Amino acid sequence: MAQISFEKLGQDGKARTGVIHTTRGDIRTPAFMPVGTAATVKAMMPESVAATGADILLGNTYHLMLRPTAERIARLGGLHKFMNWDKPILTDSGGFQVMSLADLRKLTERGVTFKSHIDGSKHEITPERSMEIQALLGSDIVMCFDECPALPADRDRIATSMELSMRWAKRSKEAFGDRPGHALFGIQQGGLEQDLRGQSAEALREIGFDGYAVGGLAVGEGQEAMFGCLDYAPDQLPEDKPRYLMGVGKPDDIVGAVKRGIDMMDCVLPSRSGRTGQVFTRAGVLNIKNARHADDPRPLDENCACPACTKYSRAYLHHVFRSQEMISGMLLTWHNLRYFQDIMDGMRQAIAAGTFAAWEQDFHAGRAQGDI
Ligand SMILES: CNc1nc2cc3nc(NC)[nH]c3cc2c(=O)[nH]1
Ligand SMILES: [Zn+2]
Repeated sequence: MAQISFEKLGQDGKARTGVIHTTRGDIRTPAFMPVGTAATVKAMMPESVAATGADILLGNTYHLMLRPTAERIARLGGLHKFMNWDKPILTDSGGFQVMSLADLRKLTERGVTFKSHIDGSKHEITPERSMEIQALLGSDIVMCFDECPALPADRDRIATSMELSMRWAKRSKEAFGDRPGHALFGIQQGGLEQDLRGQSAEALREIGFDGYAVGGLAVGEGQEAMFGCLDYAPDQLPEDKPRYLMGVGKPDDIVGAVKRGIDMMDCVLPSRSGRTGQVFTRAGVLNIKNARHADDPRPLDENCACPACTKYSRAYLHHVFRSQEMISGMLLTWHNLRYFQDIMDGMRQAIAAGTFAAWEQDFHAGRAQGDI
């Protein structure tokens, strides 16, 4: 039985739209996944996350294994029950965050050992342990344990890392076993090297996964290099399975990725930046901290239906941000997440109607450069 099924509803150029059917519900694609790092999308109630239009959210293995531990979440009924989110959850496999957050990391063929950034305790993640943690959490979509090399890196380093990740992908698949109703996604590596990316795609196809992620990007290469890689990498992956670009991105990154055949994305940007006062709107980006908003009675974005835009003025949002009131993070996060979901909804409709090019032109036309 297929763990998940991907139903394509339309295509316009390379851009696709469809539905991923899972046992916990449908995911409309292209999909944006809010990041729920420590079993919460920061400053949001789960009901509010659902109200923004999100069909799925992402949980972080690294954070949850350290605190409160995957075993405790399993004892309490799993991550969905624990965080009161009954729709699909995708969990990452931990490797990327170990390399960016933990101390004293040691990487070997077996896996990664490290010291917790919270209390200095020693831990190890291997492909097998990562699969065990994600099974304890009970996520619907599980990610292979991989290694994401920091860019820039020379070709040899990229090749060696990619080959290790492919061996870990095989071990992940073997450890994942056969879990009806749960999907396992492979992660393509290979940096910005088209031939290495092709080798990685072939290795993953050989092992066989329910979906395929484009990994190793959004690590400082810049949008032009990322798009250059996305001009070929998604096409190297099976076209009948979901393609997930990890860690992306700004609104224009997201649009450019969907245009090149990506179906799913995740990024902390809308939630993290909301807490710093950065607001994404149809007209571009603004920072509510700026004094020029102090007397402005207008909404953040007059075309947005979120609570921040329908019930509050920029002046109010400026005030509560400056006063460091909790409602500031709540309203700005809600708005940013809603705006990101509205972009996805707009693209899904445009791809289905065959008007993606016009939609993309309109998307870019409305955006001023710099603060608005
Ligand atoms: C869990 N494995 C895994 N996560 C990732 C998360 C990322 N997040 C970004 N930018 C924010 N790039 C990423 C790449 C990977 C990647 O190559 N592998
Ligand atoms: Zn809004």
